[in-house]
Amino acid sequence: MLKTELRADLRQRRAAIRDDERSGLNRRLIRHISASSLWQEARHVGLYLAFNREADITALLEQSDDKNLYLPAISGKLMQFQPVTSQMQMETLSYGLQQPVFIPGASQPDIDLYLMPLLGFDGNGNRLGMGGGYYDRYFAEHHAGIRAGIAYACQQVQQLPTDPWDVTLQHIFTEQGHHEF
Ligand SMILES: Nc1nc2c(c(=O)[nH]1)N(C=O)[C@@H](CNc1ccc(C(=O)N[C@@H](CCC(=O)O)C(=O)O)cc1)CN2
Ligand SMILES: Nc1ncnc2c1ncn2[C@@H]1O[C@H](COP(=O)(O)OP(=O)(O)OP(=O)(O)O)[C@@H](O)[C@H]1O
Repeated sequence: MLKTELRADLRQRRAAIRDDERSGLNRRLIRHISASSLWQEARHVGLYLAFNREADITALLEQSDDKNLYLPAISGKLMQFQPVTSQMQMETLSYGLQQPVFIPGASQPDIDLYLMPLLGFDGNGNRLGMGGGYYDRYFAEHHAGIRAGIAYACQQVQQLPTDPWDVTLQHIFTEQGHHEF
């Protein structure tokens, strides 16, 4: 199946989760993340603010006194990570995605763990995003740091089609647990 067809199918799967079920899945997912040595040992963590019914790990922002957290901001084809602080300026993009205001030329932190949103993943660590190519382009420039995908288990497919630029996941967290590829 082509990536565009798969995206439509995977969006539907994610949307089919009932709202009353969703909060329980998010809680289980967060428990698996915070119990992992990956999370406990990380000091600089890039995460995301869920939108469009993505797996929501925003509650981790409250469980990270010992860490520096970073959120992605996009502008044009670029993506950068910015530190989470009480003074950070936020903006909402047209489709409802919240992000820190993009700062051209901002120096980039050395992040040691990335918790990445996705639409789909497979058993080989391939990841399918929304199609913007933002994470793929970002990781083409930033090689350090562990890449972990965050998803509901229903977002797993047998085999994703891959392109040469696709960056693979080293770990995946779902409400069912944690897997290292
Ligand atoms: N929560 C979250 N933050 C994230 C990402 C993500 O996937 N999830 N990104 C990962 O890349 C970046 C934002 N990437 C984006 C990639 C594509 C579109 C996009 O195609 N938007 C459509 C509407 C999408 C929809 O409504 O489903 C549009 O502009 O028309 C938006 C953001 C950075 N922050
Ligand atoms: N390293 C790269 N250099 C140049 N262009 C790239 C690179 N990575 C991805 N792209 C471009 O981004 C577009 C989207 O890629 P793809 O469909 O794999 O996105 P995705 O992985 O679903 O999105 P995202 O990474 O934002 O979650 C591709 O058409 C490709 O041209």
